[in-house]
Amino acid sequence: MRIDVVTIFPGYLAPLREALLGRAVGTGLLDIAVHDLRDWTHDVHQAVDDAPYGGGPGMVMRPHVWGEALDDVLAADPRPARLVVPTPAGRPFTQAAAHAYAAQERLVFACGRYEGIDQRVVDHYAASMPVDEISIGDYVLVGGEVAVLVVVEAVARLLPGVLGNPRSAAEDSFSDGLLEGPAYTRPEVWRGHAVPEVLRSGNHGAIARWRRDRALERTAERRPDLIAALPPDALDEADRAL
Ligand SMILES: COC(=O)c1cc2cc(CO)sc2[nH]1
Repeated sequence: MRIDVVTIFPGYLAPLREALLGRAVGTGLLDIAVHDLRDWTHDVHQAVDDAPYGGGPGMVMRPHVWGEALDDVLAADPRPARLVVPTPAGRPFTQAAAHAYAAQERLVFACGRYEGIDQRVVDHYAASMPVDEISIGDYVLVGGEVAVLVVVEAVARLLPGVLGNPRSAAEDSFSDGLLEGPAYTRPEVWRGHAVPEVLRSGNHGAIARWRRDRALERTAERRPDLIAALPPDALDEADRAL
């Protein structure tokens, strides 16, 4: 997979070169290119924003700079691409979306700043390619860069070979619609807190049941919306008895 990121703060994307993602880039599983939007400005001030039509606070990112940048970035690789634009007004980014993105050959991220990017940029490219305006949560960041870090990590970890242990991607939170339950490791007792007995019993059936019960309890307590969204056949008799 190839990922391009266009931003006025390329340094914000440096974490993509670290650790797990850094190794994926190094082994060729993932190809990441970060581009400075200001490279496509032609004025001495390298202006990328201007006052909003209709008035209002803040500034809006100018369409012509984005158009030149995205035209060049898209032309640099023949693979079909999906344009992803993080914005507080976007559709929620979910684990399902991460799986859908992981199946793409190429993702191009446009990082907005200020009050966002002139809407005509999204409208223009949407006529010739898939364009997603996405949000990573119900809060507002200062720009799209942090959202890109979140999305790239969520997607890259699903790519075969990126994670050391492929099972963990299949068994992580949300894969069965529930939150992960608590996890423990050595020592057996830490500051007077003992690891739940069942986990040391070697009884795999009881362990699986205990883990399912903890996941259901935690999900019901923290994310009742996920319980409500479960398909009718998702809960068995033992689940319902909880
Ligand atoms: C959860 O927040 C986001 O995903 C988010 C993306 C962007 C882009 C901004 C500048 O246009 S502010 C902002 N917030």
